[in-house]
Amino acid sequence: MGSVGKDSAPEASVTSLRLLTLHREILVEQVKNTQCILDNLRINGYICNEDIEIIHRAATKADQVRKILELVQSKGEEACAYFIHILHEAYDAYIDLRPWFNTIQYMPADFVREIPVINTDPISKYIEKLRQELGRDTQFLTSYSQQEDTLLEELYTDTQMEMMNDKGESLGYLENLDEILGEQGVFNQQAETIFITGDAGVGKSVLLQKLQNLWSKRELNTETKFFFKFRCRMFSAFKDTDKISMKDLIFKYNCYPDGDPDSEVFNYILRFPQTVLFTFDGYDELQMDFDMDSVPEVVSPEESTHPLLVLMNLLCGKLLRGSCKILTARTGTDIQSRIIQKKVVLRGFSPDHLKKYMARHFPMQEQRAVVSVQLDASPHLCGLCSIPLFSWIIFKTFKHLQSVYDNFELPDSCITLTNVFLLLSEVFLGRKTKKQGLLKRSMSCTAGIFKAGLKMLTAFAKLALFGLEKGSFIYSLEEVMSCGLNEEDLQVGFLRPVSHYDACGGTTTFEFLHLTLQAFLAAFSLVLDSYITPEGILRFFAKCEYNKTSHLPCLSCFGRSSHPRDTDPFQTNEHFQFTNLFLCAKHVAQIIEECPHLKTLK
Ligand SMILES: Nc1ncnc2c1ncn2[C@@H]1O[C@H](COP(=O)(O)OP(=O)(O)OP(=O)(O)O)[C@@H](O)[C@H]1O
Repeated sequence: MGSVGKDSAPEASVTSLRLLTLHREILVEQVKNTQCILDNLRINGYICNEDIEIIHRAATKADQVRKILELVQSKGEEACAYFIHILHEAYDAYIDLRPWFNTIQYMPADFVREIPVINTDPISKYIEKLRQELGRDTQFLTSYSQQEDTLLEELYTDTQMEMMNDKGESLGYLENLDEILGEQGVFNQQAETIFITGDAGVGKSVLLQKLQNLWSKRELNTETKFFFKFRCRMFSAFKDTDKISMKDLIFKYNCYPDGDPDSEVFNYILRFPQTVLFTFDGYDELQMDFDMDSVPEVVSPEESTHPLLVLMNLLCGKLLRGSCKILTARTGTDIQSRIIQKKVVLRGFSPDHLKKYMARHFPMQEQRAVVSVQLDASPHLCGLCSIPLFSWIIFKTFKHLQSVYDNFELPDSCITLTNVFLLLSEVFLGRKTKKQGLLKRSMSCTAGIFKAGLKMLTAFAKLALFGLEKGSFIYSLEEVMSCGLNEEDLQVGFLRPVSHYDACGGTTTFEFLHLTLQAFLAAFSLVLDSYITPEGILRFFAKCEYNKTSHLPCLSCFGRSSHPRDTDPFQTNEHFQFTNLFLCAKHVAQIIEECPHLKTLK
């Protein structure tokens, strides 16, 4: 027989049957989902299909619950005990009964514990679906080439996460990822957005990916039940006339609840916003014309408005107040401080992190020692490697080039990003030319590879410049092809497919592996194309005000310090600045002579 309550509890000796009579009112009032109860009672033989039919004939939910209570009570103590157990185990479906369970100090009898409860309520099913989808989407790190996806788990390495207060003073370093969501470093209790910032390639997106992946495996220490991820730039892809409600935005760009005719999932989200976590990646990629102060208020979660307004109202806490938001952006991006609850600055790999990361790339001790010696010999290279993106490129190219040339060594002089991207291009082009057998053995040297791959490189460079000029970083297949590339070229590695949720329609679209690579190739195009005049090149410098200070991570390579600054020297068109800097690295002498305001570069 099931017993409910413990010795000291007021209900200690009360049977389950009696408990249902005593608390009938609260149960009728609080039990909203009858399907989960009926499913479990039927599966375990306490009721039959005919019983279910009768219950379904009741006009209202409350009447259905009354009928179920009568039915299980007529079946005896065991059925009543199991009924209560279902309410207890299907946690989210009967969340309103938690205080009741505390009141009765619920302790299931042993026999009841052994009967399984399948959670068929839409909320639990939706949470499970979210976890599965997020787990699947975040399993791999976008890689070097499309054939070579790497498991996130195999390559992810911690980076330095520094907390800052609102005045930009350091509050120390976070020790683990759970602490991002914790109380440490919170300087504005009214705000709800955790702001993560850092230089290009420092690992902001990968950090979010790791958080999402941990959550999908229930390994993130949080009460969060719903995790919705967005990339900010998808909000710029909507037309001015597009409208969407918060509800549709969440479900359409993550996943839909199945079998939820009464909108239980969304109602739950509205009732318990503190169980929702959003991540918005790349605020710097957002193109918008209005400022946050004048954002029209959208208070209704079902009201349709422009998607950008939904985003802004979420970030401000005007919509779904109480939910947690993590927003990432590159260093220097202007965000209103009143919406920031705490600020974490990513500082890249420490020397110890770099060692761990190296060990993941080079598991063989011998190989690792060779790379280590080369890194130790070149402080510039080491400095560059503190940015995960660049260390990834350097290690990958090193591995590849070492397999091609005997005793390949990384350049030991002051290595620049230009060197790094040239190495990467060499690897990508080498792969294609090798595949086509275009290179004779004697030609498989750097010059030979570039010569054989020039047509393809020129095409990618043209595409990069085309995108930069039109301010778009996502390409359709037609745009890719119009620059002289074919489908096979897509496999080389310069481009990667964009995830399906980027609001760009149904067909596959592409982006460059990284914005800095696109900027490099655009600079390459300007230099390669004999039809582009010096004036054409200078146009790029006019696109943005160059500020004397800069936050670029690679500036040590350009002879500048890389300490963070208060101001954003690049405003919103950082990609142009990257292109300019690549151009400067090659043409600084000529260009400075022709353009007086660039003398500040000296
Ligand atoms: N913690 C990490 N562990 C291992 N690799 C990492 C890590 N962080 C970043 N990387 C590598 O660096 C690359 C760039 O990282 P990511 O895209 O997260 O940078 P980001 O800061 O978001 O850059 P951006 O501001 O340009 O969007 C990743 O594709 C990955 O290869």
